[in-house]
Amino acid sequence: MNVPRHAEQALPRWRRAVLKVGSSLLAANGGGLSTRYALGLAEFIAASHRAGREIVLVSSGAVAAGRALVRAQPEAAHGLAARQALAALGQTTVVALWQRFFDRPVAQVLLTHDDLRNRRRYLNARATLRELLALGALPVVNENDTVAVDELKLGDNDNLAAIVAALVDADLLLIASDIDGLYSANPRTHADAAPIDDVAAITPAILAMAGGAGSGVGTGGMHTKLEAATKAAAAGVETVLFNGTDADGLRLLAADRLRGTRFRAEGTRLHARKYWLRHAPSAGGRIRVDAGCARALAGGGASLLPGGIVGIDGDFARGDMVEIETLRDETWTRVARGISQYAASEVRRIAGRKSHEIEAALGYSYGETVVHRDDLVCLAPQGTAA
Ligand SMILES: Nc1ncnc2c1ncn2[C@@H]1O[C@H](COP(=O)(O)OP(=O)(O)O)[C@@H](O)[C@H]1O
Ligand SMILES: N[C@@H](CCC(=O)OP(=O)(O)O)C(=O)O
Repeated sequence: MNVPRHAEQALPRWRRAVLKVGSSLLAANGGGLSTRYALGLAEFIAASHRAGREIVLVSSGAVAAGRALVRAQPEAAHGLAARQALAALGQTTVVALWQRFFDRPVAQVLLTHDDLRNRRRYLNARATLRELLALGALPVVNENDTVAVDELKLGDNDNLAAIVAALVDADLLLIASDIDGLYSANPRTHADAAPIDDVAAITPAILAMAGGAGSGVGTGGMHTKLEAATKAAAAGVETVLFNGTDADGLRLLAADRLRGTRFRAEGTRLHARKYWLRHAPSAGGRIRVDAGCARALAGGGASLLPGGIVGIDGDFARGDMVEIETLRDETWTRVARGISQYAASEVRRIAGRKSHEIEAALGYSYGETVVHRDDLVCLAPQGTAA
């Protein structure tokens, strides 16, 4: 492959990133997992940690590792159940591979699409990942291939990484592959392919550039990377695509320089989240708050605590969108909306209490806030979005 290289450019500023590492890097020789490229990536992660940054690693490689473990039984490698068994066999190798590079603990997080569509499990996954980062651990995420059938599947780890980036509110999605970045066509089959350094928007013309996987072990090729970048952009997260086999490129990356492709976001993360919060369908439940609480919410930056709640109306589950109302001129008036950490029956039991009393009242706690400020949007007095 003899095509021009991407130009060097500044990496967008970031503090928390999701780094996706594909099978093409971890099982580059087509066999089991190797440290050959993982080492350079681990050095980049360690340098990021030293700089006070946080990384969630989305690592593929379970199927390739499992296949190497049962090499003597090639017939075991075909069909969906066989693939799932290979992933289960190989997943311990994936986590062990990463753990050997770090003093800090490595945590295994396996997710399916279903987990992220279900509001309760979405909140649980988010809380767990945030907690792992707060503990200084390195979360290593992969698709839960054991239970992933078509309707549950995210399909590939590029898309999973984009969803995780939105889930953990990352500043940046870093996709490491076995190629420098996006080209105008697959450079393995088109000698005249030109490097694309900066993508302002993923248009049909950009999508048409993508071909399939280059290696026998990679699954998505460029197509799923563009899908992932599209998802991340809609959530206000920029994506960069770079070559994980290029040791110099990885050192550059640690110095905030990129030789690869940068995909711009559609707006800021805050804007994307607030837009979603304003427009996401509500379950029809209402939480009623006193005037002091309503003022605190309107001031911005406050979470809804149980102490300010005076009542609820309707039913909702943990993770549902709820309307937040206060009494104005003897009418319950909507002042905000957001995602409730507690179900209606639970809010009823903790309303008016102090946050530290939640555990005693319920016997468990999902945290001190009923609606966290990150999940809350205030509305203008007349009910139009502020
Ligand atoms: N337009 C393109 N630009 C760059 N790479 C492309 C393009 N179209 C297809 N590819 C292929 O995508 C491959 C990377 O995807 P894949 O093999 O699935 O890797 P991973 O395991 O990292 O997800 C590259 O090796 C390349 O052959
Ligand atoms: N969950 C699978 C990975 C699927 C996948 O997306 O692979 P890749 O395209 O190499 O990132 C595994 O660990 O083998």
